[in-house]
Parts: sequence; C-alpha cells; structure tokens
Amino acid sequence: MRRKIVAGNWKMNNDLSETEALLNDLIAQVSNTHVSVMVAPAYVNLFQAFTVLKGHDIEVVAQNMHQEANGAYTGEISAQMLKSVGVKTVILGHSERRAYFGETDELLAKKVNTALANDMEIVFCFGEELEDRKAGNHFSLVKSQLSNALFHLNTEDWKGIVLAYEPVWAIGTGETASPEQAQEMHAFIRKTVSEKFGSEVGNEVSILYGGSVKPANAAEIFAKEDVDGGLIGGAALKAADFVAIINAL
Ligand SMILES: O=C(CO)COP(=O)(O)O
Repeated sequence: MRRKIVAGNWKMNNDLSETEALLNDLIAQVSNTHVSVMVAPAYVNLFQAFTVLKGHDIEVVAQNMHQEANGAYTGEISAQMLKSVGVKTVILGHSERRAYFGETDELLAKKVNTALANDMEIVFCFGEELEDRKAGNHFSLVKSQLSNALFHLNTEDWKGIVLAYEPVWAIGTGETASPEQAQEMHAFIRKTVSEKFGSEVGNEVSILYGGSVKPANAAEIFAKEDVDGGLIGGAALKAADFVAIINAL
C-alpha cells in the first residue's frame, strides 16, 4: 500500500515563537491517523520543533541539505547535522532551490546520494515551467528531471523516495493544475518509474502534488487515483487550512 502523505513546506516563514505556536495549533487539531503528516520549518527551528512535537505523530523534515559531508561551505547544513537533531527526511529539488539557488539535476543527484547514504528519506520535487507546458514539452521535461537525478539509483533505494510533482506555474500563484492535469502527469510519472525500475517500485512510490493546494481544491485533487497526497506551501502556514487539507486526503 502506498503511503498517503501531506507535507507542509514552510519555506522562509515563521520565526521561533511562530513555529512553536503553529506546531501547538497542529497538535491540537490534527487527528487523521491514516495520513503521514510532515512539516518543514526553517533549519534554525528544527531542534525546537522536535521538542514541541515530542510524542505526537507529526514528522519534522528539512527543506534542503548540502551534498558534502562537512567542510568549508559557509552557511550550509549537512546530513549529519540534520540527523543529529532528529531529522530523518529531507525535501530536495524544490523549484525555488532550482530557480533562485542554481540547483541543477546533476547537483540534485549528488544530494540524493548523500541523503540515501545517510539513511534519510527524500521528498524529491520536480515539475515543469509554464513555457514547457505551453510548448507541449512537460512530459519530456519531467522525465528528464527524474532520469537525471534518480535513474542511477537501484530498486532498493526507492524505499526512501517520495516524489512531489510541483508544476512551477502553480506554485504560489493561486493557479492549480486541474485534477485531470495532475492525474495525467502522476500516471505518466508512475509509468516512467515502472518502466525503469519495475511495476512494484512504480506502484509503491508515493507521488504528491504541490502547487496552490488549499482546502477548497484539495479533495478533488486527492481523489485522483495516482495522487497520494500533497506538498503544501502557503496553506500550510495556517493550522486550520493545513488540517482541512489533511482531512481531505
Ligand atoms: O511550493 C510548494 C510546496 O513546496 C507549493 O506552494 P504553494 O502551496 O504556496 O503554491
């Protein structure tokens, strides 16, 4: 059975006291036990997030990580640092990392290897830009993002991979992919993974949708066969909205 997941990517939002307040609101309101719930606060608040969430079934994950084990990389954070505060899962490949911080497929392949070598689970993000979709290149673009960063893995490695399809044109824009567009792409992703790694891997991998998911549209997107949950940005910053989205899965 594929795992159902709703993950909140807080991006560069919430200082320490805001982080504590939002987590306490989630503790009070999250009750859906068949969904794995993840939250990704800023690095500096991860340690305190674990303290606040102790004993509760909400996983704290990181938004990013450096590919090297340690060294002279001013401002960066390693897998071991994340693990030492309790992080077991890291988001990699977010479109904002690709667009604003120059992260390429090649670099992401290295980050993927580092995370897996550290027994960390990965929420791997990818998705096309509006021009790609307008030009009809969205399937080939998505396939190349997957193959460049993940096709060197072996079948066993896929136990640690969750995929998150986030069409860039739908992130933070209020414009969502229609449920049909999401399903069409998720089915393509599953087929692409199955062709390369076998149908067992393809059937087992959870594929999340991300891009302007909100309480009003979550249920119809999550109802699609190949959509196993969501990666939520803006709507994850308000407990009531995030919980409504969890409850829609
Ligand atoms: O980028 C996202 C999650 O990683 C989606 O962001 P929004 O939900 O704000 O569109």
